[in-house]
Amino acid sequence: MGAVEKPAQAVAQAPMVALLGNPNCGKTALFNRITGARQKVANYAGVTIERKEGQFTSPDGHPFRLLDLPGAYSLSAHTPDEEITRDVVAGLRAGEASPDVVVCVVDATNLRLNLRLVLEIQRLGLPMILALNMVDVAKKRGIVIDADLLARELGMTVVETVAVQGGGEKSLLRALDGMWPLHETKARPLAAIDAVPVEETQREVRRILALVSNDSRDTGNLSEKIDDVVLHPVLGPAILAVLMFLVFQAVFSWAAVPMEAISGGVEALGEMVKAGMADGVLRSLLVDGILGGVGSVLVFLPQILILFFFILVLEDCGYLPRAAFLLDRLMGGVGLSGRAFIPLLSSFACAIPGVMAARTIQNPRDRLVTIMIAPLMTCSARLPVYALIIAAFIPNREVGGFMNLQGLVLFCLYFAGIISAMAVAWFMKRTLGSNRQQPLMLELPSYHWPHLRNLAIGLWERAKIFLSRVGTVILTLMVLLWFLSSFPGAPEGATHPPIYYSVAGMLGRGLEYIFAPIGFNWQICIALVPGMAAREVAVGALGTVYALSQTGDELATQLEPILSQTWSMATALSLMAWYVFAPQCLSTLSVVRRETNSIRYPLMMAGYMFALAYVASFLTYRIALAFGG
Ligand SMILES: Nc1nc2c(ncn2[C@@H]2O[C@H](COP(=O)(O)OP(=O)(O)OP(=O)(O)O)[C@@H](O)[C@H]2O)c(=O)[nH]1
Ligand SMILES: [Mg+2]
Repeated sequence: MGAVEKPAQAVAQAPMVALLGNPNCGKTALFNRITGARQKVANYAGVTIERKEGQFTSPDGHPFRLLDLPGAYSLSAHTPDEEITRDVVAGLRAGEASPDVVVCVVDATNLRLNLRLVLEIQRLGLPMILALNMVDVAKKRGIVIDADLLARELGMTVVETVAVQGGGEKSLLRALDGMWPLHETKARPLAAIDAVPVEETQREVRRILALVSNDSRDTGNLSEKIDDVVLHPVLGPAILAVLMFLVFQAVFSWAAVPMEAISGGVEALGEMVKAGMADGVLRSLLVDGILGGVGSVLVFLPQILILFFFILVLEDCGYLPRAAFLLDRLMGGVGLSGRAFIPLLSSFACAIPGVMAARTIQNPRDRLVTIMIAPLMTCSARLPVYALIIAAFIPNREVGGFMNLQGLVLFCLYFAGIISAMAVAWFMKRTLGSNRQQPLMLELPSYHWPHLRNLAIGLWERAKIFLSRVGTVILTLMVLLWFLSSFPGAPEGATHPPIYYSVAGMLGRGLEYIFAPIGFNWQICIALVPGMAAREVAVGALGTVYALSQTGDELATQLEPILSQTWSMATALSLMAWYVFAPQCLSTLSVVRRETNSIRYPLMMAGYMFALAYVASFLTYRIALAFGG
């Protein structure tokens, strides 16, 4: 057992085994099971978009390296992620030989579609093993495959695997041991594949299938029955809307208790520090800077996990591509392909994986538009900001008997992001010149119950990302901000709290000239600046800024009441509008630069988003003021 991405020298000599196969056949699940890694597994095509390396020791004690690759339908790559796979197996990547063994993973319930790639890869002439994965599902559906006969027909070892069950990988490991010692083989050129016409390959697939499988064309199975309802033209969109709505309701109602526990803990800790330390610079740094700042971000962990719990369940049971299918018409209306759905959905976690997932889009223009609008999807770093302002300004009451008003407002904010993304896409498509609408080619995987292990891994990874951000970027920025906000101290006879005269205070007051028209005070302006590095920091920054703005001795770990007393409703709404649009995270811009290979697009992105944010906040603020906010 080993981990992902260990230093390469230690195992450089170990033979390289590459997992290859169609999308969604279980390569990553197998990779995780064998190496103990925790890469993302989900029930739709195009989850893995990069090459990932791990290592393991076989039952006989031989060391191996294992490669997980993006799924591909064929070696004649159509999308940037398929190119990665093709280049790796063909040994076309700089400084990397072709793999020593190719393990071709196929979905046993879908051999008809999967065998074509197997035949193509075989032409590369590399040592090969076929892993008939998902045999558990195949058995349940009454699909019988004669593995021995298949092995004879293909002329390679065939093993049955169940990637999601403990021990389901054993047969594969034994087969790898059986190949030891391995001799270096060079892949034949890709031209060997293109030399054979597709029709001939298809004919061969049909011939083999007829021999080895009972060809149970399982019609009328459960997935199709569910799809009759879920993809129904009227019921389908209604179900999708209700689902989304329920998720946002849950984010608020389920999170209340754990959030109180965390903020209670932070507060108690603050009291302890206050009681145990004399008043002074260090105490202020600990209480106002670290606890006030970091604590106010930490509180949002439960909400983030609840949101992800739902996204993970929907991902793992196979609902996501259905949602893409339902939204394809809508997205087609603005000139986006349904393919853009999954990158855009990933952007709800963070725009960075979203921008990268756009690699699965074949058309370069579609890909670019998707990248450009991905940051408009509400990333999870924005959730703390929204949640804080909502909790402070939106009353927690029922509307219409069943809806929670806070949940409703959150839903609207997410919706505003989506609608504006669609509008921007429409506009960009018009200016870039539109092209022929491409039909959505999306595989609809069978539904299955979410695997607990996948959910647990997903939530754990999310929590880890969040906590490590809190512990690194956020903590650092909070400490830095505390310094900038504390020095130089207040002059003689000062009428304002010391932060007003500090470096940060001066910066905030300078920025206030620009932001006053949209209702931001100097404290908010200070918080906007570190929020550029990571959005959640804005919340922590407000925590610190207001903690230091408190005259008197009260502890300011409770940010909400301070905000509701000092901001007008118009300011609160304006700040939420700002966060729907403003480009606040530099790492997203740098990934856009990398993925588009140009500085032009990140600049364009920052420009259009700032402009949108300013206009939206201005309108929100003025309208709210007019209504007496
Ligand atoms: N029942 C069952 N489910 C499986 C098995 N292997 C994988 N799955 C499920 O199939 C889905 C796809 O698995 P992944 O490992 O993400 O597939 P992948 O081949 O890496 O997909 P891409 O990265 O998109 O190419 C997930 O929901 C897994 O839980 C299996 O042997 N049996
Ligand atoms: Mg994968």
